[in-house]
Amino acid sequence: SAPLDVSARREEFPILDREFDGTPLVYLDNAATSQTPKRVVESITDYYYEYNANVHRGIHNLSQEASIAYEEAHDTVADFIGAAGREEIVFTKNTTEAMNLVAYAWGLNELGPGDEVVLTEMEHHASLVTWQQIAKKTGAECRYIPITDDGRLDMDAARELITDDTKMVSVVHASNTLGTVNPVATLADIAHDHDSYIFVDGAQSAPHMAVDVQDIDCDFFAFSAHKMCGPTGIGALYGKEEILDAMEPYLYGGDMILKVTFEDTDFNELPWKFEAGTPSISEGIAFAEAVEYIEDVGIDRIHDHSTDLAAYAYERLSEHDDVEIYGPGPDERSPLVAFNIDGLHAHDLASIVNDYGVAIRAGDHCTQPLHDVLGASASARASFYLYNTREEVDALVEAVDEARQIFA
Ligand SMILES: Cc1ncc(COP(=O)(O)O)c(CN[C@@H](CS)C(=O)O)c1O
Repeated sequence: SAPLDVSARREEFPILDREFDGTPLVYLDNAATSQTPKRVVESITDYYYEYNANVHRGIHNLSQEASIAYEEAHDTVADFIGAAGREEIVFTKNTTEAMNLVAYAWGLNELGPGDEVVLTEMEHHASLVTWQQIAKKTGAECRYIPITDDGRLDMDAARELITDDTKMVSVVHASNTLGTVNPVATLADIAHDHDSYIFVDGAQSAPHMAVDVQDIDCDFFAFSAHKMCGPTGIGALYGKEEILDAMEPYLYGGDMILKVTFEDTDFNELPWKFEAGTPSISEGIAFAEAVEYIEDVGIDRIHDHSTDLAAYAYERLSEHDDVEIYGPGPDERSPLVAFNIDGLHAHDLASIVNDYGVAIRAGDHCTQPLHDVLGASASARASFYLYNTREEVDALVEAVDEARQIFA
């Protein structure tokens, strides 16, 4: 298929024309949040200009239009990741909330002393802190699959750590620090061999690669709209229907009910059982618009384009031997490069490259335990998406060279 037409795509993102005192923006912080194309922003304004109303079984026309759009947005998101249908897609605020929903609605009720939750050393705080705290509350234990020297999961250790005491395996699909893409289907097989559930954190995979939750056979999957051209404040929890059906609700209130008496309540059908109160209606509709945009551009085209940029950045940054890049080689990573430069703190590096218009992230990227394993208090990270170019990678490398001169 034809390669991605970057210049045409860039036209769809007005923010990419930003300049700071005449210096063009070079936005390379897409793993933190992506930019938003006009059609996604317009889907929000259209909603508020044309059919803003509260949802779920309204009588009047506006409410019916808003309800249909919001409910069908679940269908669009379900199709995007290969879920059976809307009953397997709960809209949440973000990936973090999706993880908390399962940890509270399932973990708090099902975990107890002697049970184990298996995580990995490369987990984001969204899963690591959540399961760590739920384990403390329930008396369960967390175990961590170690990483190898080149930032992959030690699968031999994984097979040792996942046992019949394991009740949940929670694993990041694509690491937001290492770029490692984990063998989640294999981990799902191992988890299921021990009657454990598996939760795949898809925050950095869904925006960048084709995902089919039925192929992976994960029990839960979560991702956020704002990392894939959608708005903030909306994400999705995928769960197998039979598992969500058996789970307690997470939040109580309106919309998540069918019948309420003073004595008790019958809860609504899926997924509404897990969506209490007035939802983020425009965000949900815009989430679906973002999915359709990604599908129009082509997820495989996006993958090839972004991973090529990451490989190019890896090669160019490696031209100097004072650079340490974390994670696997250039051709085996999701589209980001986290690195450090000898004698130059990541925060200093990021603030200097910012003077050249280059926006990267510096810090722990919400993976502090992983940075402890890496022996780094922080790292700089450049992350790429469909609208970035090789010239922007060159701008990054040149700005890094400037920083090197200043601190050399
Ligand atoms: C692997 C992974 N898992 C969960 C999250 C949380 O996504 P939320 O939409 O914030 O809930 C993120 C978001 N990581 C951002 C903010 S720390 C980054 O700069 O890397 C992630 O990368």
